[in-house]
Amino acid sequence: MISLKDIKKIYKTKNGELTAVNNVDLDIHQGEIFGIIGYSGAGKSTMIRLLNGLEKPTTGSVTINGQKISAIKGAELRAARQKISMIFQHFNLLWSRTVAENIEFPLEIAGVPKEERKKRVEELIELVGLYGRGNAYPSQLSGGQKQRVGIARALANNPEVLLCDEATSALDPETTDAILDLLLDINKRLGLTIVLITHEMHVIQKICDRVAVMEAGKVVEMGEVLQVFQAPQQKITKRFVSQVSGEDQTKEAIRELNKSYRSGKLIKITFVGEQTSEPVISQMIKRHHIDANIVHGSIQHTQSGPYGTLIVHLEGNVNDVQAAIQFLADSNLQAEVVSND
Ligand SMILES: Nc1ncnc2c1ncn2[C@@H]1O[C@H](COP(=O)(O)OP(=O)(O)OP(=O)(O)O)[C@@H](O)[C@H]1O
Repeated sequence: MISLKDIKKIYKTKNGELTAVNNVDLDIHQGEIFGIIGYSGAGKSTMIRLLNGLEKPTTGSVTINGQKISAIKGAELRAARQKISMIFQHFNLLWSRTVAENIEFPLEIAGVPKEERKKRVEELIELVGLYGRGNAYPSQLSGGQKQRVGIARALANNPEVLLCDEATSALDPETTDAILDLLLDINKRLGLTIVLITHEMHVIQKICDRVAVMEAGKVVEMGEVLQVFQAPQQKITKRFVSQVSGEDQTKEAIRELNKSYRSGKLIKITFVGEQTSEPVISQMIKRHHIDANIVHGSIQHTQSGPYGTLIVHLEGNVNDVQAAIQFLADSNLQAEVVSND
């Protein structure tokens, strides 16, 4: 669907050349929600401008739905860009126009007849949950409602790709979740391919199928969200994952539990996907005649399933406890002893 081949973008600045995107290869599939995450200056905005044809790569090519966006210009590029829509962190609405008129704007530009425009605007208002707000002005809306207008406007011309530029960064956590749910719903209902850039791992965790991690212009890690959460490879990815994984709380819990439990063993069990540790733990207790107490747990949900951590305290005869730990390892659960001794 979207293919970036060996992209390099070099800006000429007064201090010399600056490589904003460096040797990036990416393939984004039809209908997926693909996230690009990175800290400020990583090259995310440049990537999005390359995707919508606002910037040309210095070398390499950007192809969307078979059309080489990086090689066209003028009217041809303008026509192609109607199929690549975008929503923004600060919504970019026209303040002197009502909600309905904002949504209508791209339809006017595309030359859609008035009657058809009105019908389409009504459909879109309904789709994004703004029923009854058509005559309001942007200044009368909450942040979440403004972004709903942005989304409706972006969908007006039936795009093939929706680009989201930090679309929830200006919103509070609850509104962020409502907007992410709306994007997910639109992706499922319309089969729309969504590419989003963000610096928040929560956004990736909640709606993305795959993620690319960018650092200093390069994609340093890429994969299915669940896989990246389960086994982040790069230091920067581990930092992003720890934003949401509860890992810091788990470490803190282990420290505290080690103070409370002087005997037995503390075991950290990590599980991924639909696999659950509960039957394994009950089997372990039955087979090995030990006491097992779940003393800490955290679970996170991604688009491709849950992952989580349990801390279990095992008490009993030394050999039985040892055999129980072996049983966990043999049961395909990632289990490690986290006791101090
Ligand atoms: N038009 C430009 N001219 C010169 N340098 C630029 C230009 N646009 C971006 N850069 C530089 O390219 C690098 C990548 O910037 P970019 O905006 O793509 O990163 P980002 O990950 O989106 O960060 P942010 O979230 O802060 O915008 C930065 O060093 C930035 O200063």
